[in-house]
Amino acid sequence: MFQDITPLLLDPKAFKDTVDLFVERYKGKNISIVAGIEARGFIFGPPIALAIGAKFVPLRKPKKLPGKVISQEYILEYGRDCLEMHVGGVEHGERALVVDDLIATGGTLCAAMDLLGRVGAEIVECACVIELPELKGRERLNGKPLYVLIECFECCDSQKMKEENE
Ligand SMILES: O=P(O)(O)OC[C@H]1O[C@H](OP(=O)(O)OP(=O)(O)O)[C@H](O)[C@@H]1O
Ligand SMILES: Nc1ncnc2[nH]cnc12
Repeated sequence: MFQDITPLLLDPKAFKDTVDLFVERYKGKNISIVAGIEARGFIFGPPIALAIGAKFVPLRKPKKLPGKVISQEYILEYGRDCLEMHVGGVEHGERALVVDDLIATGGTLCAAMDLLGRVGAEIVECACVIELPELKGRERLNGKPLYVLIECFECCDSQKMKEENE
């Protein structure tokens, strides 16, 4: 039930087509920042950033980025996690796209948008390859637009997977 994007990466045409769909949507939209979420947002974010001529800003799990960072905690399906972003890479008023592989509950994308908002970036959209609509993550995005390529129904979230394996 885990929605694994690694088979997509083994098919160069499918991988390129995936990136190109995002590039077509975002080129010419005056986006200067693509923020990618560790870890799987680091796979799709950089090629999109390069193709649309934007900077790539990594949003990382705690204690991975050297230098001054701001942090944002968030709630996962169970437990908490945290994302960090370098201070200084984003200027007030810059237009940002947030990229990840998948939205489940939406907590991760919310934290990413909070970080960018705290330094004055304008969030244009969030972009993911896969959405798990049953987990209603889209509803947590405070009205910010979300663009996805695939809606995947009847998948388990990790809490359900854990329960089923017990
Ligand atoms: O919408 P949410 O409920 O917040 O879940 C979505 C997040 O979960 C996965 O990452 P994970 O936290 O498993 O980290 P990883 O990419 O480092 O494995 C996925 O890549 C998203 O970043
Ligand atoms: N079902 C799922 N598959 C892959 N990544 C996830 N992150 C949260 N739920 C997930």
